[in-house]
Amino acid sequence: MPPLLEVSDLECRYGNKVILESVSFALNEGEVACLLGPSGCGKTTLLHAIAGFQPVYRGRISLADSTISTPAAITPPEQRHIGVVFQDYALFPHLTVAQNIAFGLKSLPKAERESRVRELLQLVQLQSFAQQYPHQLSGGQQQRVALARALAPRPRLLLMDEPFSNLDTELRRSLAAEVRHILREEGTAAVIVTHDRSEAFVAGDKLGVLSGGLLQQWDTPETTYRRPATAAVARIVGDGTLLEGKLLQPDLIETALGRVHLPSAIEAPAQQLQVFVRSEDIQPGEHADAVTAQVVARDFLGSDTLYKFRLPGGRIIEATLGAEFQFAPGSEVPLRIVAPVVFTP
Ligand SMILES: Nc1ncnc2c1ncn2[C@@H]1O[C@H](COP(=O)(O)OP(=O)(O)OP(=O)(O)O)[C@@H](O)[C@H]1O
Repeated sequence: MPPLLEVSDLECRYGNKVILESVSFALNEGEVACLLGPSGCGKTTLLHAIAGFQPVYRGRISLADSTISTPAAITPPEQRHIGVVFQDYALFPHLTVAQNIAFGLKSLPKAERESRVRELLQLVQLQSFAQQYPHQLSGGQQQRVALARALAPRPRLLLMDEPFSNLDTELRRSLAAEVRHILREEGTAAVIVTHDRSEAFVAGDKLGVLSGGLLQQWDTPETTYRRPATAAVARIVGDGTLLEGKLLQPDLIETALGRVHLPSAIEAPAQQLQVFVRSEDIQPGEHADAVTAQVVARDFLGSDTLYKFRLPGGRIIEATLGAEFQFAPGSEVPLRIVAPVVFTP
């Protein structure tokens, strides 16, 4: 089956400023993708290009086999059958929850319209709020109404721009999981912009990582976390430290945090490499590959403790250790890397 959404070699500019370059990816029917990246990297610009609000300078966007954007021709947003949910919900304050959801269903006969509204109220679990007004709802409830309103006309694709950013951390994560469930139930494909990696991990079948105007990786969240394509991706999807590495043998690297044995030899080996070490992939304990580091600070986080260690060369690194490890500031601890991510130049 051809992909639902296909973005090919897309370039977007504001004036002469290139915002996105060579962006290509495909989204299948029913898939949810999250776009993750630092502030200003072009996430909203990409979403607006898909929605039809943003012209494209080069490349092509296709939806269900029709080309909807090229530099020469652009299908207007209202003809794309794409739903959009904004950060600020943008509900109509003078309409009830049920009327908000029914807003895009004016062309349907009354009975069908009412049945679709009931179905959506149930899907977002707001049946008892049908006659309330938006100001009588919490932020999370308002966002669920906005989602129901956007899904009501059965769009081919739903775009959500930072949909959870006005909510507190706890609610954000649970709503991200709920939105994924709702989209699955409806079978609606979606692209969700976020700058919160845990939201992206929870909500997305696919994760697109943008940085420096480029789509650095388009993959499942798990693969992106385990095998980041670039050092920029590694930093965006997880906390850690980038260390210089020297290749001693095709499968052995020396770093300031000890030696690292690789599961397989590096092809076309270069002498100098970069090794990204996540804070949870540092293991204390005597070992031939370990170096002795000094505890400079510790912060109790609940189930884990975040330690700052000074390595023999003076570099400070962070390690997240479980409750079985208790080290006092000033003490010396042998440390080694257990799951490195290696980047060749
Ligand atoms: N109308 C505009 N005119 C000129 N430059 C713009 C315009 N809108 C956005 N930009 C620039 O384009 C770049 C990308 O902006 P965009 O809003 O797409 O980023 P973002 O990744 O969504 O950021 P954030 O996470 O902060 O919302 C930024 O450098 C921004 O300053």
